[in-house]
Amino acid sequence: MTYRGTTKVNERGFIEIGGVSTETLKEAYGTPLFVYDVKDIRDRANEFHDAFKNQSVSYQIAYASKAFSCIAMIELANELELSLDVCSGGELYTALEAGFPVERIHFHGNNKTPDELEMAVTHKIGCIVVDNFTELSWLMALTESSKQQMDVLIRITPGVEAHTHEYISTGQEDSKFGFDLNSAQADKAIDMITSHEFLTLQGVHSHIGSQIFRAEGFEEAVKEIYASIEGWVNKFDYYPNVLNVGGGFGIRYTENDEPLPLSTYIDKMVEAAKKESNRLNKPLPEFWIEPGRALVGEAGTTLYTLGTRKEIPDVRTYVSVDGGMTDNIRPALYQAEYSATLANRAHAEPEEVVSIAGKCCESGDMLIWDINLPKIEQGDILAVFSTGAYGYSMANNYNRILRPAVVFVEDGEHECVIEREQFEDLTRRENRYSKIMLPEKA
Ligand SMILES: Cc1ncc(COP(=O)(O)O)c(C=O)c1O
Ligand SMILES: N[C@@H](CCCC[NH3+])C(=O)O
Repeated sequence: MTYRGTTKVNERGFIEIGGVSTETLKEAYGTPLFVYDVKDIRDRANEFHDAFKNQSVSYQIAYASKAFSCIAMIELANELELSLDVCSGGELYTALEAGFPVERIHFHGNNKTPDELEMAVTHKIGCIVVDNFTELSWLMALTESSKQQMDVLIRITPGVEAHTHEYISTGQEDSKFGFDLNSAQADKAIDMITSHEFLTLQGVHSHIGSQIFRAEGFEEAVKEIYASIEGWVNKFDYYPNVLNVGGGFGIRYTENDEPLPLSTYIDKMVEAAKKESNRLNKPLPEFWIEPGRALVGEAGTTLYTLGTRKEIPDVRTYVSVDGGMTDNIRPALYQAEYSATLANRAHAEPEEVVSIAGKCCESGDMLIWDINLPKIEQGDILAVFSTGAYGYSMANNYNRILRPAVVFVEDGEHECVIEREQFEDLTRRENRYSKIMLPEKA
């Protein structure tokens, strides 16, 4: 197996990440445990920066914090000179708590509530990516009553089908996100915003989907957006300052995934945009992207302890871990596939094919089907790779299972950035119901 980033096998046969052995991590924090290789996140951010610098364009890389948000991660994003995409009051709150510079925060979402919009306006964040007419009318009223200026982008659906799971594909016409191009909704929105006293239309946004391995979809989206821009130039004399093409850059979950170098996506998109701008005899707008998975996905590894075993002769052997769809719902939701290794005997030869089950009361709670592993013993540590995006952030308490701890590792050191949930956390916000009348004890 080829390991990612700083992950390697140490002299005792244990997987180590960031110079810290998984043996140490299990002892210090228990399992399940999310481990982030911080250097890998730094390297990925720098790869994006370098790609843009090579193209000599003005740009912003907004980390899509939905992929994994917590104070430490947001602080790291700030240190790495990223901007930040938030898409709920909770993500915005976390960014504010982390002290992220408000002017680099961009607010997304197909149903931002009036309260969330007010929060964004009050904190004077960088921009709001307006998604629909309802939101636009709320935002207009809000900025009028507070007499506050707000920069906006409009999100459009370019009608491009990304080749990915349909649940994570968003650029197609039939989508809940953004203004439709074909029915001239985007034109109407532009007209409304550009003629509004307190809103400034900085540009246009599109996001075609997630876990995309081909640059063509992005190039196609750029062309579609420019076809619309041409119309806006002619109709309203409007040309955007900002072109935001969203995120969605694919990563390696298993050996079957072959992601493109990040620079390939950037080069292709920027070149397509340069060509289109030249065609219209206009300057290239500032180029924005919003990667989530590509920044943090492969940096994350989940450590589990292997527990029970069920052998069904001539059918399958199930081995269960102490987590499952509560810390990684992606296999159940998108049939996502992962690779894994026995972290405490990483050099041992594969000997048996087993399927890794979670501990929830759901047959669909499977993490990996039919994986070849060394002979498993109870108590072995299983390391599941590339769990850094949409793992912890989609974690839940089904079956009242506790959310794992999250640890950052770097240069041989480890720090807990999210504590493991405790049983008390489960009932902390609960009240007894006052109308309960317990039967008298005999
Ligand atoms: C608007 C928007 N931007 C950025 C992202 C980040 O996507 P990814 O994590 O695939 O880069 C998403 C999620 O798909 C999104 O909906
Ligand atoms: N949560 C999804 C991606 C959706 C991204 C947000 N639009 C995943 O795990 O792949």
